[in-house]
Amino acid sequence: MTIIIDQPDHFGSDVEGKTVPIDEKELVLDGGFVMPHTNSFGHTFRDYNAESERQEGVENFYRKNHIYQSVDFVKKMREEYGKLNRVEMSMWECCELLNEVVDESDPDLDEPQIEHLLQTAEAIRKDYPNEDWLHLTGLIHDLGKVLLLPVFGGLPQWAVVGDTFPVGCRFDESIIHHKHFKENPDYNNPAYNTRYGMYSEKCGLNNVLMSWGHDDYMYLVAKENKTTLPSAALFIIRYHSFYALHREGAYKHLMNEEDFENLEWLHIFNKYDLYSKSKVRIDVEKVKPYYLSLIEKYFPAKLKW
Ligand SMILES: O[C@H]1[C@H](O)[C@@H](O)[C@H](O)[C@@H](O)[C@H]1O
Ligand SMILES: [Fe+2]
Ligand SMILES: [Fe+2]
Repeated sequence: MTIIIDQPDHFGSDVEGKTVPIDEKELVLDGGFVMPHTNSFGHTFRDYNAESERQEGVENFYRKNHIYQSVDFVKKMREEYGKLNRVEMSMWECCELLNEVVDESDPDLDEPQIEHLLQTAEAIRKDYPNEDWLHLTGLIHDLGKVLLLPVFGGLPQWAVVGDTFPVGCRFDESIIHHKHFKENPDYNNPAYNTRYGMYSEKCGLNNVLMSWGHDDYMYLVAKENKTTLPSAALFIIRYHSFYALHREGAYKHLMNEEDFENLEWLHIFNKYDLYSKSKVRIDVEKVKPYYLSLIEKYFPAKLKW
């Protein structure tokens, strides 16, 4: 059953709960979502070189991420976490768990993660009121960050968050802080450091090993728990951090036809994932019934994690 509640409007509330109009001079997308020019720190989005309180931490994060994400590491993690034998809980319980999580890779956001999930989902709902599957995709796309919590093995940040990229073939120059790959064991391995590496032309992203993190984990959770979400939703969840592909256009030689179709939805999704990050708070209790109804439509009541 889908409960219909008021559509979100052009007003938000600030951190103290006051209602504030969203600046109409900002860029307005399709159905009214306002795309701001700068993040809450006053910089353009995804500026990894801007001097800010987050810059140094973010670069340290990527140094480790690029050194340790290798073919062997990814295979080990996929096998281990593919068992889904750690926790049983509902999708909403997981959203609440995410409140404990801080993401050290993100130059644009220092709000609790649940705010980001709801901001993304609500911004999509405003412009695509009929695509309920896309609203739910917004809500759950980052839930894999629970891997940082002790019950999930308390993985380090470099193994959970940040942009993702294929392992087993050359690391593309467009990946942020690319220079740190030089210390990755795969960097000098001739089996893994060519354009195709261990892959072949148009083999399909499904056959490509991605660096391990919240995207691939959440994809496994959704798929193994037999979600009825469409394949575009699974694609978005799995590749939303793959900026080298969806922003820079790298690695297209590995994509098949279905990947190209799904990529169009990922481009749409990305605008909301990135530009909805702000200090404008969503009233969780007000929107919760709507999202619970979507969860009920697309997922079993309890999932294996
Ligand atoms: O810092 C961010 C954040 O961790 C996001 O959740 C992820 O999807 C992005 O790609 C990453 O760069
Ligand atoms: Fe993410
Ligand atoms: Fe996100």
